[in-house]
Amino acid sequence: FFLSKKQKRKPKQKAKLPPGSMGWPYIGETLHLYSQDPNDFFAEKQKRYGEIFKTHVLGCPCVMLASPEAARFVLASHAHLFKPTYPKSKEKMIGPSALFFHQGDYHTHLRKLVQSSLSPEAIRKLIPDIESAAISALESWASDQVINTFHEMKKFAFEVGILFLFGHLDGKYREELKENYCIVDKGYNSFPSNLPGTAYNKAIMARKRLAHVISEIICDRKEKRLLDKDLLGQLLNFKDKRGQALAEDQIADNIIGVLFAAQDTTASVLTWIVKYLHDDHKLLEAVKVEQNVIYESNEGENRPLTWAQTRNMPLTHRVILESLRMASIISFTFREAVVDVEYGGYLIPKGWKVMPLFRNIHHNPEFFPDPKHFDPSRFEVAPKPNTFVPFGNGVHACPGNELAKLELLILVHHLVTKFRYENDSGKWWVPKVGLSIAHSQSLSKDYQPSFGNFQHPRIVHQTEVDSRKRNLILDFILRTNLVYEAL
Ligand code: HEM
Repeated sequence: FFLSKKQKRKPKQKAKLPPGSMGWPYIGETLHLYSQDPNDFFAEKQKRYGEIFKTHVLGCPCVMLASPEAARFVLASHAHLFKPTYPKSKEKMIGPSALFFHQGDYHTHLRKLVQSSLSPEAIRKLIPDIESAAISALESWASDQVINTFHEMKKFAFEVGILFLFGHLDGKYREELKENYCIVDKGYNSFPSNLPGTAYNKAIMARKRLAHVISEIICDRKEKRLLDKDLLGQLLNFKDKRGQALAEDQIADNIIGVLFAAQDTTASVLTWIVKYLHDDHKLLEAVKVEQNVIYESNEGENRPLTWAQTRNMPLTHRVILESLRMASIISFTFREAVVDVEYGGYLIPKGWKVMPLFRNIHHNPEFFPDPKHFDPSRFEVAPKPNTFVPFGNGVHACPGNELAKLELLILVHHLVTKFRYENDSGKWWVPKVGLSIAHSQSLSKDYQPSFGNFQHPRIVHQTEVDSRKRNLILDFILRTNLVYEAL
């Protein structure tokens, strides 16, 4: 009797760790990951170990999850067991009060504010201004010089970001924000050294100046008693249950954080769209037909695009969805287990990083047949639940997804109605990434009297070679310094 009672009390056996390799002591598999195409790294792992496997990268033990159910478990249904995790140096650069570093009440409050400034009612009012930003971006490319698509798209996405954050902003503030934000952007992924003159140090100084500019904008707004509905207005009007308003640094951190979340992502997808349209002539022609009907009904640019028109661009919309799937520019995200968690019979130990692999899900032939083929028609039927997650899932899912899609639709509308692609076999040098581009193309603007005689604007395209590198940068956006910090 005694023995059997004891047996009954025996604690449940602890689940085992997922399969996988932890690589070398300390550096783990970081070099392995960095020395090859990250897609191959993840695909190879998934093939070898299945949809849940462990590894050790960037100084941390990790569990990687490649199934839609597992990603949903971490990001949505059991999100309270996993917290967002970022390197300290990145938190310092963006601002520690930015919403995406947080969990719980503070995050919920801020997220509501961000979401309400991104509601359909709010973003539809931005259409005319987004349109002017798109037109002036395109006009600025219409000179006979080589430009870098990604850099140009970043400028456009920055302008839209400013609109959504501040509404119509005084030119002086806009320039100050642009100048300092560029320095922050440049130093963002650099070694976090505070030695004067280093890119990181310059970025930290520029970050301080950004906070100062935002503080001046706030002062100005308070003086003029403006109650705008843009994000700054929402942040200024907020009061918690105890009637407490947000502090100025909390406001600045969130403004900079949202701008950061909005710019590279949107610009990267736009760059990919330019490439995918170039690669499929028939598709490009069909998109042109769809957009030309709208362009003509608006008598060119005489009448602005309407919200209803942007809701009725089915093919262009599918091109956007397929580009988001194919490029999967946010290939994965990071969380950290706050307690020991059991999932699918495996243990995810407390403190381990957890990475839902969006790209693997988007490139799984079970959900997206022939996944390497760019085929917008696959979106004529809605994807299975949780299999299409370019904007994430659950409590931290992207609140800017509708604004992002609106920007993409508007830019593509003006791009295909006013420019044509021309093949160009030349090789171009892109200084930023220091890679020679094996394949490029130019866009040539159709004759438009109002644009003068700029006939052959060229767009140097980020193609397979450097976009691979750029994807890496995006993948490790906010994370790269984990290595430095850990070592
Ligand atoms: C095509 C463009 C975009 C893509 C692919 C994208 C993707 C994502 C993804 C995957 C997340 C979730 C990250 C995670 O769970 O760790 C996210 C979060 C976020 N995104 Fe986006 N995003 C885009 C554009 C935008 C824009 C235009 C804005 C703002 C106007 C924005 C603001 C945010 C914010 C504030 C968060 C954090 C939300 C939170 O933590 O609650 N994003 N985005």
